[in-house]
Order: sequence, then structure tokens, then C-alpha cells
Amino acid sequence: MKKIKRFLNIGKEAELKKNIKEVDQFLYKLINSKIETIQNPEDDNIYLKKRDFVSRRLEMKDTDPKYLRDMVLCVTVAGQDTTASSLSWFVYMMCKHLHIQEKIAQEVREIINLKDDRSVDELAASLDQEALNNMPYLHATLSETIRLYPSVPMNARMCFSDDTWPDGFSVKKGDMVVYQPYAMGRMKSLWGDDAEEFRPERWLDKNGLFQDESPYKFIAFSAGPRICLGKEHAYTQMKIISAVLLGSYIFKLADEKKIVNYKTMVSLPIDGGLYVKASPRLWHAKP
Ligand code: HEM
Repeated sequence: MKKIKRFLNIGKEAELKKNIKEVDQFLYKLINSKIETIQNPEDDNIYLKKRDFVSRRLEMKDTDPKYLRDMVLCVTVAGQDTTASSLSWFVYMMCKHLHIQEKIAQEVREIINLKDDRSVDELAASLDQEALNNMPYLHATLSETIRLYPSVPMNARMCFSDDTWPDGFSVKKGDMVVYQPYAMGRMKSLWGDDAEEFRPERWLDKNGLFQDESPYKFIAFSAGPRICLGKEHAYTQMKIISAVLLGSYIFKLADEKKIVNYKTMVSLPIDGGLYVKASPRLWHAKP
């Protein structure tokens, strides 16, 4: 049916074709303008100075527009909504666990060692990689959020040959195997009796250092050869944003009684969005 619709260019297939064209036009325009800027030696180009993703590829002589379009699209599709929904759930968890919110704010404050009257910009400017590496509690809290609210809640693989798994279960070539990071993140057999509790401490050793889990257990970023390529980048982004936010503001739910739930989709957004109140963090005040 799909093929017929595509051939006749009607219905959803026609709509898809139109949308792809629109995205392509936008991306090719951007890529071509960057290529032109680079090829013009007189242009003291601001684009290259910005050293964004496309500029870096161009510097490495990757100038095929189609390749660049695929790269940009892949990173945007894989990296944007996943990180955004994880951060939304993180803010939700912070509103539900104010003492954890306070603990992270303290960790940020201690690591960057800033005065009480610092601005949001000053706080952001002092977050270098070393500072981010020294925030195990924040790292643990983000991991705990993603364990319970994985932005890819369900995933699947196609078997390319007949096989028998370690537990004796057999699969045939062409079978589809579906696994559910959402359910796996809440299984008592994997995470213990408190699996449904939000407890960042489960990720810390007795010295308070972050202890990573096997990706086959903490499956939210997938595992094996096709594991998420942007995992480290995602943590860096999420740590910068949450350190700046929690270091500067106290978050509370706009309506404590409103039920917050997920929307069933390929990703895991909060249904209807999350409404919060942010008030400036005064270091002598408790949330
Ligand atoms: C919390 C944030 C993120 C989560 C939970 C996440 C999760 C995942 C998962 C589950 C996969 C495997 C998909 C599959 O094979 O079926 C994946 C793949 C991928 N992710 Fe992420 N991702 C996140 C952020 C990012 C970011 C920020 C980027 C890029 C900047 C990124 C780039 C990629 C790429 C390129 C792949 C494909 C890897 C491959 O197939 O070889 N991801 N991600």
C-alpha cells in the first residue's frame, strides 16, 4: 500500500516527500552558504570562527553536501529530543525531590567555588570540563532520571541469523526482537527491591564516586557496536544545563496536584509539557 501511495505521490507518502524536501532545502542552504564562505579567501568568516559541527567537517575536507546533510540530520534527530526529554524529566524529578535539588546546587557551588552574588553568565563561564567531571552527584542524578525515564523507551533489532541465546531461547533469521529500556530500568531483578525509587546514591560508591553500570543493564543508550555515539556529549550538555539552572534557580511544580505522565511515542516526552516555577536561588535560603 505504501509503495502504491509513494508511486502515485498521494496521502501520507506525498506529505512525507514534501516534508523531506523542506528539511533538505533548509539544510542544503545552510551547508552551501558555509562552503561558499570557506571557498572565499577574502571572507574573514564568522561561520568558521564559530567552529560548529558543519564548519569542523568542512575543515576536515568533508565537502560532499549530501554527506554533510546526512550527518547534520542524524545528529539532530538522534540528539535533540532525546536530550531535551531527559532534561524535562530531570527537572520533574528535582521538583519531586527538593532535597536532591538542594544537594546538586551545593555540589555545583562547591566545585566552581563562586561568590554568592555571581550572575548566571559567570556561573556558566566557569563550567569547564574539569568542573563537570567533578560533579558525581549530578552525574548520578541524571543517570537515575534516564534509568526511570529513558528517552528511547522501546527499541528493536532484527536477527540476521538463526541463534540460541545463553538461556536456551531460540530465534530465527528475520525475527524481530523488541526490548524495553523503560521496563528494564524498573526491574527488581536488575536494580533491587527499590527499583522504582528515585535514588541517585545507587550510582555512587562508598567514597561518593560515580560507578557506571554495564550498558546491557543500563540499556537506555543501547549497547554493543551500535551504542549511542552521543552518550558522552549528551551527559556534557545535560550537566552544563542542569548545573547552570540549579545553581541559579530553585524549581517547583507550578501545580503540585497535576498528574505528570508520559506520552506514548517513539521517544518519551512529558504529556502536555511540564510547568514549573523558578525563583532565584539565594544561597542562604532552603527550597
Ligand atoms: C539522553 C540522551 C540520549 C539518549 C537516551 C540516547 C539514546 C540512544 C539510543 C537508545 C540509541 C540506539 C538507537 C538504535 O540503534 O536503535 C542511540 C543511537 C545514536 N545516538 Fe543517541 N541518545 C542520546 C543523545 C544523543 C546525542 C546528544 C547525540 C549526538 C550528538 C546522539 C547520537 C546518536 C547516534 C549518531 C546514534 C546512532 C549510533 C549508531 O547507530 O551507530 N545521541 N542513542
